[in-house]
Amino acid sequence: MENNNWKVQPQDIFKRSPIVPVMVIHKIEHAVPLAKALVAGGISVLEVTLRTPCSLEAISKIAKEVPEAIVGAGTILNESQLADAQEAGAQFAITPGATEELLKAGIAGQVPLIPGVASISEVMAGMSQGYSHFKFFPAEASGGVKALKAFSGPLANIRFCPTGGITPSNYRDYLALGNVDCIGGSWIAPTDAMEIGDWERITQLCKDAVNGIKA
Ligand SMILES: O=C(O)C(=O)C[C@H](O)[C@H](O)COP(=O)(O)O
Repeated sequence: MENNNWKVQPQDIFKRSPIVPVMVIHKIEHAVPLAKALVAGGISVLEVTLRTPCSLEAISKIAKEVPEAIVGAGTILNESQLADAQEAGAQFAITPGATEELLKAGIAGQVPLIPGVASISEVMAGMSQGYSHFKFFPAEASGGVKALKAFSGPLANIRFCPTGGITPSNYRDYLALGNVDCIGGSWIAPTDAMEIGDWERITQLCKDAVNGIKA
């Protein structure tokens, strides 16, 4: 089902990059080099968490200066953060969990909202508002691959982006599932590499992860 308010559809985002880096940007000067390093490594859907004071500015800068990427806002907890993210230029919004208020605001918003869910009931609450694409969070702690396999029976047309506890050693297991298009993870944008400006290491982490899917 398409949402006509949304400038892009969540399926376009889910299908565009199998790996979505979860970015925690502490210094605004890191935003653009980090985004460029990720894009150079073959990853073009980026989630900037709203966990740091410069996160909205980071989204604006990436949206303007790295047009090859689609940049979204993560850690959206309420309607006002959703509005701020849209204003900053976020092209999608992604949340760790969902409230009815947020689900309603997301449907009426201009960019796709990917609600966080950890149970079938939460998926059903989202479905009742028109959602079909969800973040499964925290993936490993909420049953991981086994839970998603179980979800695929009753929730036949629902797509997931598992995030939380995804690592280079388990991401392929998630991507092999029929109801998963992409996974999210922070390992691909490590803070220590950002701090010393080691953008090459970040590009290499992306390349390794992308090549690992094909292998
Ligand atoms: O901030 C948010 O919106 C979140 O939902 C949390 C992040 O997606 C996870 O913390 C990433 O998990 P790791 O890859 O295990 O570090």
